[in-house]
Amino acid sequence: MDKIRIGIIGGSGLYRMEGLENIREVEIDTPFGKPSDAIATGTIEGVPVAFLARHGRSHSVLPGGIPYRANIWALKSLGVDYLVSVSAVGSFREELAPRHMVLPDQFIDLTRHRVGTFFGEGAVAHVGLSHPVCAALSEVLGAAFADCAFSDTVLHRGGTYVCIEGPQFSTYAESQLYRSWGASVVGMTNMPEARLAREAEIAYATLALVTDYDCWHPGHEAVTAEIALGNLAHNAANAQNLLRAAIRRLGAEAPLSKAHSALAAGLVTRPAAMPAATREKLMPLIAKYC
Ligand SMILES: CSC[C@H]1O[C@H](OP(=O)(O)O)[C@H](O)[C@@H]1O
Ligand SMILES: Nc1ncnc2[nH]cnc12
Repeated sequence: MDKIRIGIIGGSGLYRMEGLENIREVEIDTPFGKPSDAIATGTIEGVPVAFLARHGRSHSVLPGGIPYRANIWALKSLGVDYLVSVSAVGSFREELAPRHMVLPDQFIDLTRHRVGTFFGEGAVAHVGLSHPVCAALSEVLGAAFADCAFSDTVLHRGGTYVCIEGPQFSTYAESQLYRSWGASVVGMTNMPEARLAREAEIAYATLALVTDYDCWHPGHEAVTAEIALGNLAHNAANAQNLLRAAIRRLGAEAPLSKAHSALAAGLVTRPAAMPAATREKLMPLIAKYC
């Protein structure tokens, strides 16, 4: 199969990639289990793309139950080295209003029950995560937003995404706490996704779609799934247009990313010193260091 360099993970409300042509659905079994769903591969204006619905196409997988390692491993095995995550988020700031878009550049990981690494079992790596979002990829998303000239949404660049375990939304006290930290938005899925993408040397950026003001805002009722998905439905067409513009740009520009060499300074155990079974499991990630 041809190398597919661009991957899209669609979150809540974004279960397929519009405009995808020459579609082939691929079921990939990974050493870390099955991905959330079949991956739809195809082309957008001739550019190869892989699309995966994070919660499954029928939205049947909880944030804490997402097979994050299988998802990233499967995308990596197809050749993906740019990954755009589309995610519904609650907002902690008045100016980040429902139906706006945000390009977060930082994460605070408050998840508790998720495996956050591919390594272990005789293989050690410590990749840098100081800048978990690829600035070059995020820049492409920003430029794609400008290409689209939307009249009904606004893009905010930068901000910190707090990742909670869920599946419940936050308490009022938690929401106030995260606001006091200066965080911008909240969601339940971008960690450990971003960590694993970095270990897999995949450039990662999030297109966050604001759906609500969580539960801190005196003028808005506390978030419910119904409110979040209702607002997302209004922004889904814009998100699809933006993604197509970004894919067009990525196909032409393929920007350099530090993420693409994250293991060069991060891989501690030489592949030759790893147990054979571990080396085999990690092969799509470490092949170039073998
Ligand atoms: C349906 S609202 C809560 C749900 O939406 C977000 O998912 P995703 O990041 O995949 O768009 C949030 O993290 C929760 O999983
Ligand atoms: N307020 C919120 N908290 C967590 N995840 C969300 N996804 C959408 N809105 C959210």
